[in-house]
Amino acid sequence: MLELANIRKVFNQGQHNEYWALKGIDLEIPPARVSVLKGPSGSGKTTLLTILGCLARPTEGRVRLNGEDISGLPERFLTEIRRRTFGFIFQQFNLIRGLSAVENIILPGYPGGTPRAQLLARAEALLADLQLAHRRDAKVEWLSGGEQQRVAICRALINDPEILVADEPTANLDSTLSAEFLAILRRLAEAGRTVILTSHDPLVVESEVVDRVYSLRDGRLIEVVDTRKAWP
Ligand SMILES: Nc1ncnc2c1ncn2[C@@H]1O[C@H](COP(=O)(O)OP(=O)(O)OP(=O)(O)O)[C@@H](O)[C@H]1O
Repeated sequence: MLELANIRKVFNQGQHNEYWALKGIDLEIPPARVSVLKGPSGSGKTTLLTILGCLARPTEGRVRLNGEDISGLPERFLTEIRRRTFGFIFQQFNLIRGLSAVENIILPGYPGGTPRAQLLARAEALLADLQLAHRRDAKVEWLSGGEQQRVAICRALINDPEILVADEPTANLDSTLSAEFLAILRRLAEAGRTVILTSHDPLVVESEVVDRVYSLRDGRLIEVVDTRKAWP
């Protein structure tokens, strides 16, 4: 469970262009669910996602992960928590050209010191799970958009994260690929992973795979709606 209490974030503090991107956010992200942050451009979705994913620190407020207050931890502890707990999927996928699918997938596993053979076995299981086993050795620039996204999902899962974070993940996908991506997220949530996305894509926000939608406007949370019909 991720909890935020009174989160505020300022950019360029004390300068003429000081800007409060988040103005006091309280929220709880439910475990093993798909949550979406939505809102107009500039409302603070990405800023909030970077704080939820421990990629950035709030200016004020508390972040609690499974009951532990992690807001004040030194950077090296935060880096370790990020590596162990979170998987990230970026809008442009951020795959490394010139490397194969499997090499891209195992990259985030190296800092943890897991032996390469073990990482390869894990990557192969993930590739098989996402019907990509046959593309294992293909250089990522040879892959289609949908295949690249599935490689990005495998890479995000290589450290077996509890929480999967994705910023505008369907921005570069057509409707069919977006629907496939959402179905994968549903499966991951049902297997116990917490999924957090930002999106203004109605296909995502209104999708039946989404459990909860947080609406942001001008750096504030204006509405939280549990959208899925059957919350067990
Ligand atoms: N590093 C930064 N320095 C200064 N201002 C920033 C910085 N990052 C974000 N902002 C500002 O904070 C506000 C919120 O940005 P954010 O990227 O979180 O919005 P968003 O809702 O994700 O928008 P979009 O949908 O366009 O991606 C914007 O006005 C943006 O210009």
